[in-house]
Amino acid sequence: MKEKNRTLLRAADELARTVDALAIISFLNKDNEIHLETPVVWVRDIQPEILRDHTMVALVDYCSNHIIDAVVQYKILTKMQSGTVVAVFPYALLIYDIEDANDQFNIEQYGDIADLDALHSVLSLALEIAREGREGRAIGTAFIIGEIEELKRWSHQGVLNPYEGHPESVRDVRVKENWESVKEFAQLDGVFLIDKDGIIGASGRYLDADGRDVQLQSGLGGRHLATAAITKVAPAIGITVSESGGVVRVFVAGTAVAQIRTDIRLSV
Ligand SMILES: Nc1ncnc2c1ncn2[C@@H]1O[C@H](COP(=O)(O)OP(=O)(O)OP(=O)(O)O)[C@@H](O)[C@H]1O
Repeated sequence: MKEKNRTLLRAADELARTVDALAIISFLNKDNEIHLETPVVWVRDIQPEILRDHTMVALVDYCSNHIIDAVVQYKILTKMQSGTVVAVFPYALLIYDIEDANDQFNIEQYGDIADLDALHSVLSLALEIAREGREGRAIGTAFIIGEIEELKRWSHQGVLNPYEGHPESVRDVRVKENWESVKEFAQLDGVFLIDKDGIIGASGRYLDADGRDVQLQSGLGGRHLATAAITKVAPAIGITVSESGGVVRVFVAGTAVAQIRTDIRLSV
């Protein structure tokens, strides 16, 4: 198995160099000893071996779905917007243009609502929270990004705001050192309000926007409804982490514009 995988990875490396790919996205077991010229992103936590007895059609279907899910995360984590990657599966090599994942989700579209760096940071942080949880248990939360005073009009403080009175430097979500405290406060009831530049205004905030005419996929509850609702009444982006299921969703203008699986994990 190891030798077969290495043959595939070497072939992927050659192909990647031919098409000038940004990276190889590998769905094979991580191999720390192989040295390739192209950077490799290892995707963990899926089980492609379950495909062994499937038909060619099922295999292609599986590979294309997984590459889209992986590329959506790859773009969030690397901030790459265009270029080619080569995906390696146990039975297939695939050349994929990362712009093709834009149909799924394209963060660049929302640069008028918030700073793109801030959006990238909040999404990366949301993915981490969804994957890691806290002290062994899953946590759910939401981040609402927009004009703070406007967002405050549609929400109220549920618990004391832990960010009150702190300097911007410790409230900046673009600074990774600040993520630890966000993860801590994500365990509180309520959501985070973040300004357009990525400065956290409040957490523990309860959303009051009326969700009655918001259409949501069935199974989603109060947190998702309230997040969708505030993005309908205010120019804002809502990013939810679901406690039940670990999915990260992005809401704009009252609808879910992206649904990101977090059982696929990338080590970039
Ligand atoms: N309007 C709201 N504003 C802020 N937080 C809310 C609001 N409604 C619910 N929540 C929070 O979401 C938590 C989960 O509620 P619920 O299960 O109804 O939501 P959900 O959308 O199904 O989310 P999850 O998938 O994370 O369970 C509640 O315990 C509460 O902390």
